[in-house]
Amino acid sequence: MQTKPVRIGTRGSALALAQAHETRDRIQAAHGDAAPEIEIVVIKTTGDAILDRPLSEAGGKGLFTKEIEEALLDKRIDLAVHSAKDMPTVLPDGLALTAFLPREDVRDAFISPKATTLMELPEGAVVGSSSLRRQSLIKRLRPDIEVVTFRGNVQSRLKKLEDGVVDATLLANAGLRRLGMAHVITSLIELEDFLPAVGQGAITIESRIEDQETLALLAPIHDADTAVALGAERAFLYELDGSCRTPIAGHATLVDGMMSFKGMILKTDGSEVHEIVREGPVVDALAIGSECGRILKERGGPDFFAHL
Ligand SMILES: NCc1[nH]cc(CCC(=O)O)c1CC(=O)O
Repeated sequence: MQTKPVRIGTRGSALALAQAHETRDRIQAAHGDAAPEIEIVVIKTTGDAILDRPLSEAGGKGLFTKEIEEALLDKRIDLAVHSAKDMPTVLPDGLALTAFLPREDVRDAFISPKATTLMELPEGAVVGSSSLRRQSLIKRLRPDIEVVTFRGNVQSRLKKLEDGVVDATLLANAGLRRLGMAHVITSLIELEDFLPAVGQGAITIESRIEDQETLALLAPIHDADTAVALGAERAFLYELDGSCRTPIAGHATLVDGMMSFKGMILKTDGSEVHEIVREGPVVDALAIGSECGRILKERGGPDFFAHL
């Protein structure tokens, strides 16, 4: 039993808080009577302060993590809860992703008052999204659709849909579910049409590598399958030099000791797509992810993302 409270660092957004609360609840449930007292520490990040332009222009990954990682390194917090999707592939020295919670559904959700699915939207419809991956995948399926930059929380996006500013928007099913907002979803987009972002649907915990006490606290809430899948996806992203600024999709699934990996790189206008599918034993997960990344990098050529 620890005597001082464990401090969980998180951003202050509704989704970040929901994820921090889920982590706290899982730690408490796993440790029962031996569970420590847990404090939630809200940390404002550079990304939270930038509301007026697309994050892809403001510098991409790391914008939501820097201040939180500083707090970890300074020992102002013991662990940080993140959406795995938002985590850079390279972390500061001394820190690591030391636990993954069981992954939620990885699909993207389609939200629209005008149509039941993306394919049924009228010709020339306007879809709001600032994710370059979603933008590229939409253009690939529906070149006639206009994609406009669209940020902000779920409420403000729904308002824009209601006001007719856009005809539809796309959000991660996992995030909506965690917010208790699954009822706003019009339909879920099947994986064959729309590959998720690396890490989508997974919550990860970052902590100091040498902090054994925190590692022991996290061990019983860690999900090994999610960690393996995320390891492959992140190895893939690392090879491609991926960030929020690059339209890259990747998804690993595990069945009976085998892993299936599917990865994709796209041009934002949907005009060029390279896709790879590989299967292999789970023990080779990282090697498979890296290899897929190297192959797509080779296929795309050195200037593939030069248009960004
Ligand atoms: N980049 C923002 C972000 N980071 C994680 C999620 C959703 C939850 C998840 O994918 O795990 C979202 C919002 C969205 O894409 O709709």
